[in-house]
Amino acid sequence: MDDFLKYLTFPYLWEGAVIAVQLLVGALAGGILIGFFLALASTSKHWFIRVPVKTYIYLLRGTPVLLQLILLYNVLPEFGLRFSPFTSALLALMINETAFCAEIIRGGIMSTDRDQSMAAQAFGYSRTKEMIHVVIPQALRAILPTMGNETVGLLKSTSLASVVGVNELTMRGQAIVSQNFLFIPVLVASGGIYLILSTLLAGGQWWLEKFYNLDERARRARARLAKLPPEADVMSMQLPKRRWDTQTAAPVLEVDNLCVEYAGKAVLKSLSLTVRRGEVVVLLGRSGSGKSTLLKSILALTPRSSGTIQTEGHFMGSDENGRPLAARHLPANRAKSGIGIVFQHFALFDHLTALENVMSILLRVQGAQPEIARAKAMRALKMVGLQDFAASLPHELSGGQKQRVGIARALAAEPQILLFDEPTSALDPELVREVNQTMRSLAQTGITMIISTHDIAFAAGVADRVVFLQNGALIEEGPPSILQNPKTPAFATFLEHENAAEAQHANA
Ligand SMILES: Nc1ncnc2c1ncn2[C@@H]1O[C@H](COP(=O)(O)OP(=O)(O)OP(=O)(O)O)[C@@H](O)[C@H]1O
Repeated sequence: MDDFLKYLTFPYLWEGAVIAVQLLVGALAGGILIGFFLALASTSKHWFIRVPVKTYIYLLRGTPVLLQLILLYNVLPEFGLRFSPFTSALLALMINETAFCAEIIRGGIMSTDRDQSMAAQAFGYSRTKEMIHVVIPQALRAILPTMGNETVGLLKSTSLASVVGVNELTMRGQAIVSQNFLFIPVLVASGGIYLILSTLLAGGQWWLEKFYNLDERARRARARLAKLPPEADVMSMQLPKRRWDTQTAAPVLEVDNLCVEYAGKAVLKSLSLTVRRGEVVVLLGRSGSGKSTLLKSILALTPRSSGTIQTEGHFMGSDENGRPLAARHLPANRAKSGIGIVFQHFALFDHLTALENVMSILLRVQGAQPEIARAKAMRALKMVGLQDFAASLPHELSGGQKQRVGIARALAAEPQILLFDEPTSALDPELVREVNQTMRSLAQTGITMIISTHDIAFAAGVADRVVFLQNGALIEEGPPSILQNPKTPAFATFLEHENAAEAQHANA
């Protein structure tokens, strides 16, 4: 026991442990950094990027790190690259780690919700901001446990550096044993030092997992919110104050001859639509008729084959001749559009509180000061009746509350036009009422709205104009009275079918 304790505190062994930690930290940092870019490249849509990266990962994952280390140590000098044993071992461990980290990070990125990425793009987030503020914080929760295992595995792999002469912990233990033959106390003490190091790593992993845990985030958010002064600084929102005569008001959105195809199948066919300031336009149509595609196209979220979309002279997703903008120009193009959107499945950022969700566009796209963003966001939450839920995370809200946060998020950015993509179809009937009520109040303010829905009664109550789509074409449009007197047989059949389904649902 005395020998064991002596070697457990033996400076010579701890100096070896420091070398092992240096190898660990260097290899892990390089592995994560390079692995992150490899993870992105391995999901590239270009095969000439994807295939070489996948091959690299395949080769490194499929061969022993010891072999790689010996190869690197002996091959680099052939090319005139002479490194110390420590640098060679560090390089070999790091290169091996890049492959494993790339796969762990790729798994984390793929586990994040695509709707949330699409929402970030719709709001005008750049790709980098989408990564930093939406994808990575959520991917981290999936990545951390696996990365913790990987780190402990790497700590143990540092012992392989001894084969090229790095005098780290294992090699030092062997050196002592070769002189005093005290196998058990020396080797057990070395093992004890590895255990102490891996316990510290496990502690770090536990802390990080706790830090990124959603309940912990909610607790911190509540504590932060409680510390803030009562919001005397609520901003007045720049919503339109009056209702325009929607028959004569100037157009704010002009969709001209829009054609969209998915895999060669026409989904929108030469669709043209003009929306005037303050108008509430309701899109109706069977499932698959192209309503969502039209709304997404307005925000340049779908590739279009021809046509233009403009909001008061600002062309969305193309130049004035309909030539598509390069992907790198789309975020700024969307950010300038003054168009907000509310999604069918809410697409709230899961890792952010209701308040942070509502602040997100103001902070990340509009570059607002945090205090101003907070005040505007609180104002928007008040408008939808959720000021008391500011510190709640999405998973702590009901479906109806989530959707009202989604509406507040779009409203806080003070859009000229608000798009609603079937905002109530993911909700239970009793929750539909609260969201419909919120939209009705908004319609009274005079904000321009385009709403895709299957709810005919709601359409009749809120619309200035009803637009009926079938198979991607605009078949009929007119005032809400066309819901009682459709002009085309297609619209009449659709209404008959929807009204029958509604009656059946009410009787059920
Ligand atoms: N990403 C996609 N890839 C391929 N096809 C798609 C894609 N998105 C939509 N489509 C197709 O485009 C057509 C129109 O879909 P869209 O979602 O716009 O219809 P919708 O009227 O909004 O339907 P719903 O009322 O069910 O939401 C459908 O045939 C759909 O299968």
